[in-house]
Amino acid sequence: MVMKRSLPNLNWVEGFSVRLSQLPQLQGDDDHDPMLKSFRCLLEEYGRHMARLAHTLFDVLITNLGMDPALCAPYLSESTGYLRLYRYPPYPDPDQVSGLEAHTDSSVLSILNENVVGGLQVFKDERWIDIKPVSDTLVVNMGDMMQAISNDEYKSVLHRVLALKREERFSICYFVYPPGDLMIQSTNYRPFTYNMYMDQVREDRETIGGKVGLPRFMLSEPLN
Ligand SMILES: O=C(O)CCC(=O)C(=O)O
Ligand SMILES: [Fe+2]
Repeated sequence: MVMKRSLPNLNWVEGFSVRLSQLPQLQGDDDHDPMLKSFRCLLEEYGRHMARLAHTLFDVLITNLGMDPALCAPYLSESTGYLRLYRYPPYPDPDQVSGLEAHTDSSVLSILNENVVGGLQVFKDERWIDIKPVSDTLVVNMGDMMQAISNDEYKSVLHRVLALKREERFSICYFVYPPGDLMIQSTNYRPFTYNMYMDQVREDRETIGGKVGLPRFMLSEPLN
């Protein structure tokens, strides 16, 4: 008999996050290192494209619901944008670990760019579905804030990344949020700010070991 030991809650991933608004402040610090400087410039340029794309997508998504994009514009604060650069090394026994465990993003929108090895899944109709990677294609996820702003018309998708046995996976993810202190008005949730939301997420992680997310703010009787 072969005994297997599983490694619960182990995300087999490494990388870093960078707040885009902080990058220009690093100008000068990297003068001595041309590679670092060109990397910073590349991140800044990439961030600008992502911010433009997020803005356009947000307007289209809001207009599609018959809501006024001008009224909703403050919900998307491009100054909150950040990039997460991840490397998922291969793992010899991929059933024993996650690349990234199941979660919803707390963002308004998340825009993912991945190499073509697979591993990303979304939960739909009670099962996990592989998102087949297509080269030179971005994947856009709606986040929790989009779900609240859209009164649940758009769903914040539960997703995860599987560990892979042989391939190395890379992703560059852009996330954008509302300003921290802006009240989010929704027919289905009590008014809350993004800061209040994240305080609750942190508290839930500490006390019950995981994120509850939007259900914490749900109204028992939706407003109309
Ligand atoms: O690496 C990916 O493609 C997804 C990453 C992700 O879901 C996240 O960072 O929230
Ligand atoms: Fe995510």
